[in-house]
Amino acid sequence: MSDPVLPFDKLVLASGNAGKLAELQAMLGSSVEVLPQSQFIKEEAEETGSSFVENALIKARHAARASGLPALADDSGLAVDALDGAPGIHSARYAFGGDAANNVKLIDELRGVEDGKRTARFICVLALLRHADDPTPIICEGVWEGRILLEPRGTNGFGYDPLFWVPEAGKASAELTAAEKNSMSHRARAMQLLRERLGLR
Ligand SMILES: O=P(O)(O)OP(=O)(O)OP(=O)(O)OC[C@H]1O[C@@H](n2cnc3c(O)ncnc32)[C@H](O)[C@@H]1O
Ligand SMILES: [Mg+2]
Repeated sequence: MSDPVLPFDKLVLASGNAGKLAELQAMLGSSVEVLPQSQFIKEEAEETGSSFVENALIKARHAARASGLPALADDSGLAVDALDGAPGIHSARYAFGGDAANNVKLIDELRGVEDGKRTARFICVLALLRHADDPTPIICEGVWEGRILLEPRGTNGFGYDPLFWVPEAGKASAELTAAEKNSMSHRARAMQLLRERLGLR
């Protein structure tokens, strides 16, 4: 089937995370020309919201304003039940030292927590603004249920992928191929909803 017509043919991906950018780009395929925000933006938006939705909107608006183009942002994170939903919207800056430090901190925080109580989920909110002042942004959310491992496994993906056990795959997220992760992740689910909203298949 040929790609249906989008209301625009170009959009800016409002993310500075290389792992996310690769996944979003792969999921969008050739349906639209995707430009990285680095082409337009010197300083990244400050994520001052108290929810994934608010932060996704802040990032998309910042990129739409800088580029004059439609913008798609992704705000995502990991919510761990035993930590009352932390690191949540603070996932990127949990240990203030990047992915490796975040994973060390998560292992430490969950030390001694038994297997059945290590449940967690990845959440992804995508926000699409047709232009910076768009009063009706399209917001789509995806959730991916799993468990936090005792030790890292696998080297694929990014962020908390080595610590996220995916029961439906019987593997850690970082042991999945890019194609496998992109078929089942929180980001994939949010993107599927976005495609439906835009009339893409
Ligand atoms: O804001 P942008 O520029 O998009 O990049 P970021 O890395 O700061 O992104 P977020 O603010 O949305 O923070 C999300 C963090 O949650 C984690 N995360 C989100 N999706 C993930 C995934 O698919 N696999 C592993 N970790 C993920 C990872 O640590 C991210 O840095
Ligand atoms: Mg961020």
